Amino acid sequence: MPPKVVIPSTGGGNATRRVRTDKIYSIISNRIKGNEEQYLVWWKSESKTPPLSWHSITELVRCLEIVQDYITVREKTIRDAATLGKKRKSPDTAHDHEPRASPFDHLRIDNRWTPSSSRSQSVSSRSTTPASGSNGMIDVYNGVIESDADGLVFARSASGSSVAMIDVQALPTEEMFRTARTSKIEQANVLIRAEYVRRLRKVKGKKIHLVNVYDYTTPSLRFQYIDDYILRDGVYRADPATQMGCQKCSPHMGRSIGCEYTKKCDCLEYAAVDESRLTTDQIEDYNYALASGGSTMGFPKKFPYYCEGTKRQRAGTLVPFYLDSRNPIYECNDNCRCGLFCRNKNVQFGRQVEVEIFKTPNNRGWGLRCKEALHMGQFIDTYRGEVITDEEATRREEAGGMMKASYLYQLDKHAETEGLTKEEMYVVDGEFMGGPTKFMNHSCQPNCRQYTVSYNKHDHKVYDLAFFAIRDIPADEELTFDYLDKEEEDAEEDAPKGAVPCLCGAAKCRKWLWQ
Ligand SMILES: C[S@@+](CC[C@H](N)C(=O)[O-])C[C@H]1O[C@@H](n2cnc3c(N)ncnc32)[C@H](O)[C@@H]1O
Repeated sequence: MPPKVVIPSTGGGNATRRVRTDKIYSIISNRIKGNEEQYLVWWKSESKTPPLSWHSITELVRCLEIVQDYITVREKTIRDAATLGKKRKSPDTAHDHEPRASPFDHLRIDNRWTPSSSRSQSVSSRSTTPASGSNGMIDVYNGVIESDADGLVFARSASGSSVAMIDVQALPTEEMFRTARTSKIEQANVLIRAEYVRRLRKVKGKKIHLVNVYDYTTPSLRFQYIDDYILRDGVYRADPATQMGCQKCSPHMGRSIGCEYTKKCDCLEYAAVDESRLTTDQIEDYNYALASGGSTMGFPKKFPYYCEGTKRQRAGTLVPFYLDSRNPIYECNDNCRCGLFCRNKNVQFGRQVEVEIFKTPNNRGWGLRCKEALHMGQFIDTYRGEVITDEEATRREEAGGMMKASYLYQLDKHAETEGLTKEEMYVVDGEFMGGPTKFMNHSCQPNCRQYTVSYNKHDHKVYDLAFFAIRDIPADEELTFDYLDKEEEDAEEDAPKGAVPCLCGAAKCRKWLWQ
């Protein structure tokens, strides 16, 4: 006799029972019972014959990540089965993500949905060696999954040779597959969407909306919204003592308030010099400073943002010099003397516009847009994520392939000036933790660009990546940026190795996401 299967109970009546995420190994099937969507839970267990039980979707509201994982694989399997045999790949595959290693791996399911062709050996005579239980018996179910009086489902022990034996490793059965494929998953999709929206409401700053008029999918619940970087092992910011802030400035100096009087502002020491404002006397000193690598403190600097006195809608937007150049933006910080209302503080206050995550119509997954019109130079949001070492980034990239590349941003702005090696530079990984800018897609003719923003001129390794509009953008136009951010290049006719076809639709599309 195989070992008796024990169904864990969370106690209480069915109505109040909630399955706990940390107890589940995976979900392996679904069905409709009465009017109820039910999912077959594979419990975590040391045993080779882990307990299984059917649960209504309402009992699974605390494990919707796992339900979503299951649904994602189920949908992909159904799609793949439908396209099986077709020579051409479905355009959908451009955005299909294989499960990748994530910080949530301890929660990740070993989803057992595979195309049905590989399922034909679901009876116990599978060619692989059957697993043995602790008592040396072969671990099999007899193929009978039954409900008890509480609606919990269990596998009945083998009873007689006439009952087909099922290898537990081969569950779900063919019959379960057939049922699962045709059973509705609407209630689960509604709850998953509601949970995602609930989490969006908790994100700091202006509202983030979610819109999908194409299908029932929701972005992954495994993504965690954060409003600052999370520094992982081996990553350090510069000593806070180096973040002195400007000491000679005051809230009421210069033309307006704060640091527009750029000659004095320490924070702007490394900002680009405004050569048009140099006096004849200064030009020689400036050239000398340039040649010797000396400080340019005391020379007039390019101030990053439009200040008062400009058109109202322009105030606070990035000036053309910074928009067009790759110069870093140095903002003032909390230690500065210029005060809270300094015009050189902008990105640090976070997103000031409502954004909308929406499902794109042409197989680019989710995208981001803004509910209101944006002005050229307007700040949108920063890119957040885990900051990891180069070594860790390589490890994650190797595990994740080319798709992973689109979530990794190397903090290499100061590499050349500071002589940083590749190994010394940090990388931001926004795949599993970050903000809504994670959803910004690539375009070869984008309307946004990513800029370096620093609050500590002495920290060359950790700084913000901030998105600004590079032209006026009407409300509801998708926000995009160039993942390569290179000067214009010719489109390559042949696919480079590992290239992903670009679907941006721009007239000057380079055809591939990575080259
Ligand atoms: C940083 S993510 C952007 C958000 C993504 N659309 C999503 O749903 O999570 C980058 C991924 O989006 C897709 N993508 C972005 N821009 C694309 C484009 N122009 N053409 C095709 N796929 C694109 C690719 O799958 C890429 O790996």
